[in-house]
Amino acid sequence: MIVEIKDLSVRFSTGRTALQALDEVSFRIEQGARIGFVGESGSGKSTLANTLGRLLPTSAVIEATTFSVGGQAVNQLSSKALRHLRRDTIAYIFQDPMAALDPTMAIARQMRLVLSEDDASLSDRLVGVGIRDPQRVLSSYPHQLSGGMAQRVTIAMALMRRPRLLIADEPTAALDASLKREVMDLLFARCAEIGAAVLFVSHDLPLVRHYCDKICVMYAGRIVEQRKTAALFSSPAHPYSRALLGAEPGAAKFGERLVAIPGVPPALYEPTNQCAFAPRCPDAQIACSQRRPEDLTVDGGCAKCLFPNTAELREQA
Ligand SMILES: Nc1ncnc2c1ncn2[C@@H]1O[C@H](COP(=O)(O)OP(=O)(O)OP(=O)(O)O)[C@@H](O)[C@H]1O
Repeated sequence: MIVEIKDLSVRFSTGRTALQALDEVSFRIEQGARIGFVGESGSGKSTLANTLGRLLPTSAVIEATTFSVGGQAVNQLSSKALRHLRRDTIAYIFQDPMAALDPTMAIARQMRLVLSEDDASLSDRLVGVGIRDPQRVLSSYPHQLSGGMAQRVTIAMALMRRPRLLIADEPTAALDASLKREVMDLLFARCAEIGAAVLFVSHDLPLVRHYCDKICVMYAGRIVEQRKTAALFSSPAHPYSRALLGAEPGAAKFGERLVAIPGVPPALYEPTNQCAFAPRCPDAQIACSQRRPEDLTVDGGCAKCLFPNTAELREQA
């Protein structure tokens, strides 16, 4: 097991108020597994991704019953141990490769800061991520590269130390549609080669569906459903997952209107004692605004809903 998280909450202090960005999140990632996190903007996906490496501002308060990455209790690590965790166990790829690269240094020098290697080895690494003219790229500065090329470089750099967990937060959001699949194929293939697990954050449901074995659907700082991918897409149990899948552009047939999810997500000032989705839920009943739903087991995972979709879940409720 590379990640084991139980009841993880993150609060940001913002002046006199606090914002509950994550609210008792629990999940696990097996070594080599591929897990996707989806949900509307503000649901907590990036906060979760950043919390795993404790890449949060000092205004963040983290609480958890279990918070383990690579067998280490992340919340109790000294600064030195945390640096080692970030260097040896976890690697990150973010949306904007230009922001991840140092504009003042040539690529070869930046790569050598990750691992000291000769030019031939660095070239091999760039060839491994589909770069055909590695010598030119090694001597280039980031502004001399295209976005797709720069993202290939950040992938090569992220994998240089053979991390056990790669966290990819919208890694292709800034790329042309034609490049997305290519870069994603590369990223997942390289991770499979070194046995790294991937935590993939994305708004792009078809991409997540294609690459991940398991998907966590987030809403208002909670994981409202976590299922094996095929199970989620064939029978989403939570009304929010159903709405999200229905709102996906690919879900509409030609000439049909897209289904938007009515309403807006709640302000996250404190944990709620009701279902946070209840005000927008087409199936909500009185109990939904009186009780906080906990996980119910369902084929291939679990969902937090008092009146879920499948017959199997209704029996437990
Ligand atoms: N440093 C911070 N200080 C205060 N609030 C924050 C901070 N970082 C995130 N938040 C808040 O936490 C909540 C979750 O944000 P987060 O960025 O994790 O969502 P997200 O699902 O990744 O959204 P998106 O898909 O738009 O990236 C939001 O309400 C956001 O405004």
